[in-house]
Amino acid sequence: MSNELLEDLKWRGLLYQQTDEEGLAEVLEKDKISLYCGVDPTADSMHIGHIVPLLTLRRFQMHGHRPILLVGGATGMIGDPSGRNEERQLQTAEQIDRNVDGIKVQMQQIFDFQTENGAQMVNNRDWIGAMSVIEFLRDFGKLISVNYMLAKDSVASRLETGISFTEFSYTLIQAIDFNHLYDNYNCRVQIGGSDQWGNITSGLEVIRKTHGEETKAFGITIPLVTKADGTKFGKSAGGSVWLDAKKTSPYEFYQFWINTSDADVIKYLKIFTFISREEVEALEKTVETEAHLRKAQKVLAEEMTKLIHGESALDDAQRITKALFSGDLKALSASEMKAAFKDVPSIEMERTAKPIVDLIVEAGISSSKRQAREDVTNGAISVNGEKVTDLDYIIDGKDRLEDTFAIIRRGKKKYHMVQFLA
Ligand SMILES: N[C@@H](Cc1ccc(O)cc1)C(=O)O
Repeated sequence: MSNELLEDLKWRGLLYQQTDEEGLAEVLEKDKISLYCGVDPTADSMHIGHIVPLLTLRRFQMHGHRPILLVGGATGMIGDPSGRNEERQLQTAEQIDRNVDGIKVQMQQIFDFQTENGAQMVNNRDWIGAMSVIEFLRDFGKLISVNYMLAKDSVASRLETGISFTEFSYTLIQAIDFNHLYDNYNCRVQIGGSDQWGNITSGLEVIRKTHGEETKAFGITIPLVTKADGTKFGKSAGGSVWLDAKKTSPYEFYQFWINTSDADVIKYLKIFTFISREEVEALEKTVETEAHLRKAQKVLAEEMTKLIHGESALDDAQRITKALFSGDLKALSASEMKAAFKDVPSIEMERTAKPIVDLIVEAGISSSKRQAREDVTNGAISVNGEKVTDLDYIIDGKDRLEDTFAIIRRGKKKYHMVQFLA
């Protein structure tokens, strides 16, 4: 049996492992179901790696199914060993509470909660936190053998280097979650990243043991997003690409996507956006015939920035991009300039009125005084977007930005930030 939604997921490259492909197709043809994905509060924000399974959940929602978003207030206290070769550092309960709050807000931005099949948010602290040790060991510990747990990748790969009993137990806790949601939310499917296969199948094992072999629950994992050049996906110069605008500004976020290579852009449009197959295929043609226009990258960056930060943040990001491209910085506010130039070389200086030539030598922008004079007279230097050709030009805080910082450009593209100390 084929199912439109599953076919679409397959075409998008979103299916990695599945427990019972046929069985799931059959269920989805007949019923509207509930399904879940969990995120542990390891930080106060999600990064773009987290959103792939979540966006997949949203694709289910768009087909009438109901997403359950689980925040791991309990599992975050334990630490998932999956995909890690070292024991995790425990976080304090207060930190985890803060992280839970941050992640909830971001989930609210991605999902629709109001409609008939609106998303539901749950925290496993609500049932795991209330469970006694005796209940845990008698009601669930008996269902799963240590041998079974030792065979999980997440455990087997750590037997040499060591794994605490705490992290060893993790898979059983996530299994209890699936069983709990199966019982109380009629949840039939769990989705996760490829490293979650072991935890998802533990859940199916517990559900089978408590409900009988005939129970219809399913697991799906999603492939790790890769880059054609072999480097790790989801990193920019400053590290992870976060959803939190305070950690990764909407401008940087937009830049991250717009810089996607031609070799990756179509794959990412399929994985990350909701644009239709026809549109993706049309964009694929543009990559083949007019790659220099970067139409596919623009659509990707627009869709993603709009989804995570909203329309007006997208407008701002595009305005900054345009201003930088044309070199006309006058359209930008001081805070936009700061965001736009966050990654350019920056130097701190005393705030004393100084001729331009001295300043650019001191800041290391021109290599010598002679070079600096040449640069200025040749029109190679601009301050906050204004070309400066006068050798006697004094930077003295008259310009609107110079009391805190100045953006100095040498040549076409080399930007520097000079931050004036108060
Ligand atoms: N273990 C998952 C998060 C998770 C937690 C609890 C669950 O029930 C499901 C998923 C992860 O680290 O990505």
